[in-house]
Amino acid sequence: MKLHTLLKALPFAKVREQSLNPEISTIEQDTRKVKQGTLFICIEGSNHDGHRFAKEAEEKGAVAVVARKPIDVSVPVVYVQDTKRAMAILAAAFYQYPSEKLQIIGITGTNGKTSVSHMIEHIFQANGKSSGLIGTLYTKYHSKKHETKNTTPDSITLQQTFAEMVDQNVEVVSMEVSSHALVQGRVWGTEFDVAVFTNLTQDHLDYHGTMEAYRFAKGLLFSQLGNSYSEKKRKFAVLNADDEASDYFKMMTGVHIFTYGIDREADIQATNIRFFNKGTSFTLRTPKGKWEVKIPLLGKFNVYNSLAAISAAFVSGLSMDGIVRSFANFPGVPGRFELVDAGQSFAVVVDYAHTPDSLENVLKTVRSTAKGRVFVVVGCGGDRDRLKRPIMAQIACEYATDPIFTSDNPRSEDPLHILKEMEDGVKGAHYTVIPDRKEAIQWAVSAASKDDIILIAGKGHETYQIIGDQMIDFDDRLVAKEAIQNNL
Ligand SMILES: CC(=O)N[C@H]1[C@@H](OP(=O)(O)OP(=O)(O)OC[C@H]2O[C@@H](n3ccc(=O)[nH]c3=O)[C@H](O)[C@@H]2O)O[C@H](CO)[C@@H](O)[C@@H]1O[C@H](C)C(=O)N[C@@H](C)C(=O)N[C@H](CCC(=O)O)C(=O)O
Ligand SMILES: Nc1ncnc2c1ncn2[C@@H]1O[C@H](COP(=O)(O)OP(=O)(O)OP(=O)(O)O)[C@@H](O)[C@H]1O
Ligand SMILES: N[C@H](CCC[C@H](N)C(=O)O)C(=O)O
Ligand SMILES: [Mg+2]
Repeated sequence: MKLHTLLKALPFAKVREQSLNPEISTIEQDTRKVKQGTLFICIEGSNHDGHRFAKEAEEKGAVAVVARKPIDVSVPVVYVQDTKRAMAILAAAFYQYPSEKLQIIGITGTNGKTSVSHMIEHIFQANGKSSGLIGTLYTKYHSKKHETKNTTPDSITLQQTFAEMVDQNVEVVSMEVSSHALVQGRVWGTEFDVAVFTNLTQDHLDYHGTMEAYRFAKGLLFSQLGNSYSEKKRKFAVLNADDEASDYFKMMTGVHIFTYGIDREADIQATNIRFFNKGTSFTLRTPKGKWEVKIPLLGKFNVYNSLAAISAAFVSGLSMDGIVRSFANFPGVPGRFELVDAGQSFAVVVDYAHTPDSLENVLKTVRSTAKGRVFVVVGCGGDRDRLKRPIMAQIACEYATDPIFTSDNPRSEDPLHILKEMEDGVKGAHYTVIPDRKEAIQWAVSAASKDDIILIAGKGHETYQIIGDQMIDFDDRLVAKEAIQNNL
């Protein structure tokens, strides 16, 4: 596409070197990805000012640059007031507005986004629709997985991914939308059809500052749903009736509202919930009648997740019979309540709980099934919300008989300092501190016996540990398996 054709999307931009009209082969915001023919966009981020990389981009083959302030390059420069907004607009235009050609379901909330997005993808697939997934674990379509850097990709990567999905005849996209992405405009230019809210509890206060600002960030997904009731563009906000933040999100959008819940009256409601060893059953009350639902997952929180997924599929037009039937063979999600079985006499569960609320939920579930002791191996990530550390430690001590505090991803922080901040929340309680995560897991495995349960929390599917600026191989599931085998 020629630069001037692309720039029709930015009617008020000022272009230096108007006479040049290079062919644009790709758009990038990161010099590490620039190649011949790139339009490079300078972004002022939290670590770097992208304007400082403009020269390097030119040397690597950029044929034009989008900037907010003067830069010293000889290729055409497109001056705009807000390069991040320009990036989203240009990305959507360059890839020919792919989100308009897809049915897009966005999921936001503190916990459950990855779980719900997998359920939605599974339901559509099982009901004969070609569905794709974008989230923490990967981008996936046609059973092929592609690595992702962020839960929600930057606007260029996102629009490019949508375009690939359109090319590959994907019909429905189930995607996680993080609060960071909403604040940073990564989903500007994405036309969502359905926005789903799971829940709002404490996390990411390092980034958002207050719970109000965090809630506002999540609310942007609902305010960005558009303002049309036309049948072709009918939009839905799927809200959790049992979470009071839903009342706030209702005020942020004019679209149709569909609610789900357990405790409060809602459009669809789970009643008569029964928990078994390997799954959960409930009666689903809907506007179209009642259904018996069986999910191969444990915990009340997974009833909420399944209600969110059922609602999204239902408002998108799938039949309730088809939706309910598809849950029977839902395969679960890597690192979410994943059992490690190496022939041991006790249960080992690896789970991605890394917030106070998720840890409490998963520990309650573990405790309700445990006949013996409950071990929890848990740490808190470095360079992330510090306020959640003492609370997570308190929860570990409240619900587990044997809490073991260890390291998660310390990143640039001193692991012992993070542990100290956890311990500040549990003065006088009974717990063990083993800073090395592998040793902590080995210790729990050697101390557990028949009927006990070990919960290894916080890292779930992660296959690495970030210590300083090093990324070392580390997979809780493999470390646990090896420890069990060495102990048999
Ligand atoms: C704090 C934060 O959110 N940072 C995100 C942000 O980066 P940034 O704008 O601050 O980037 P920066 O490093 O200051 O660089 C500024 C500009 O210079 C460019 N640059 C930089 C270096 C270089 O050599 N060349 C170059 O061109 C960069 O590409 C960028 O355009 O924008 C980037 C592109 O979208 C993101 O990848 C990056 O996520 C970082 C890696 C991150 O860790 N983010 C986490 C906190 C996050 O976003 N998490 C949520 C999930 C949270 C949850 O729900 O649990 C997520 O969606 O992943
Ligand atoms: N609805 C829920 N309410 C509370 N906790 C939940 C819920 N669903 C899942 N969890 C817990 O939270 C953990 C993370 O779940 P999941 O990965 O689905 O959330 P997420 O919102 O995608 O997280 P992230 O923001 O890190 O991507 C799970 O391992 C489980 O312990
Ligand atoms: N998306 C979350 C993941 C946290 C996972 C946990 N293992 C940690 O490193 O804190 C974040 O980046 O805050
Ligand atoms: Mg996720």
